[in-house]
Amino acid sequence: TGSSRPQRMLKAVQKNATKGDPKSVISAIDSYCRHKEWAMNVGDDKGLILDSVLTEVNPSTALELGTYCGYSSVRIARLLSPDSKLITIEFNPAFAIIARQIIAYAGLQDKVTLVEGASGDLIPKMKEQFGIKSFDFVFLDHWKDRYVPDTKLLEDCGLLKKGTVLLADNVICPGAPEYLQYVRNNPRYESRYYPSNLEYTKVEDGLEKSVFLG
Ligand SMILES: Cc1ncnc2c1ncn2[C@@H]1O[C@H](/C=C/CNC(=O)c2cc(-c3ccc(F)cc3)cc(O)c2O)[C@@H](O)[C@H]1O
Ligand SMILES: [Mg+2]
Repeated sequence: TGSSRPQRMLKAVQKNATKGDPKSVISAIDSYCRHKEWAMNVGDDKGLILDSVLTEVNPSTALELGTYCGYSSVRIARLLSPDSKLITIEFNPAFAIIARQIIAYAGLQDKVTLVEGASGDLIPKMKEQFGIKSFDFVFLDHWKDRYVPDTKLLEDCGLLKKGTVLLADNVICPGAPEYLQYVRNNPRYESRYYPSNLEYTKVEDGLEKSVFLG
C-alpha cells in the first residue's frame, strides 16, 4: 500500500521547509498543493484574510475545528503572542498524527494543543479539561454541517464572550448555507463576508467573519 496524501504533504514539508520556520512550512505546503496535489488546506489566498483577522483580534485563546494536516494551525499559531494558545480539534487519528508532525516541524508545538476527538464531545470539556474561560477566536473548517451545531454548543457552554470572533472557511464552496443563515439572521452576531477563492483554484469561495455580541 502506498502513502496517503497527508503523508506526502508531510514529506514535502520535511524536504522543502526549514525546521522551526513556520513561513517555510506554509509555503512548502502551498507549493506542493498548488503544483503537485490539491488538498483542502485553507490555502494562501484565504490564508491572507485569516492572517489579517488574526492580527486584528490578537487572540489569547484560539480554537480551531478541523485540524486536517495542520496547515491552518501553523498559520494561526505563528501569529499568536508569546503566552497565547491554540486548541485544535481533529477526530481522524491518521490526520492528527501528520498534523502533530507538521506543527512540530514549524516549531509551534508549545503554542498548539491538538486534541483528538469529535468537536461535539470535546467542546463541553474545554472549561474543565483545558481551563478555558472563553475563546477570543474560533476558526471553523471541519464538516460543514457541523458549523451550526458547534456554534450553538459554544454559546451554550459559555465559551463565547462579547467580541469573540468566529471565522468560517468554505461558506461558498463546498458551502455552509445553514451557517450563513444562522449567523447573518441572528441579532447576537455581526457578520461580514470576505470574498476570495477556493484554495489553489480560481473557483469562488470566501470566509465569513462573525463577531459575537454577547
Ligand atoms: C465533528 C468533527 N470533529 C473533529 N474533527 C472533524 C469533525 N468533522 C470533520 N473533522 C475533521 O476536519 C477535517 C474536515 C474538513 C472538512 N472540509 C472540507 O470538506 C473541505 C472541502 C473542500 C472542497 C472544496 C471543493 C471540492 F471540490 C472538494 C473539497 C475545501 C475545504 O477547504 C474544506 O475544508 C478533517 O480533518 C476531519 O477529520
Ligand atoms: Mg476548508
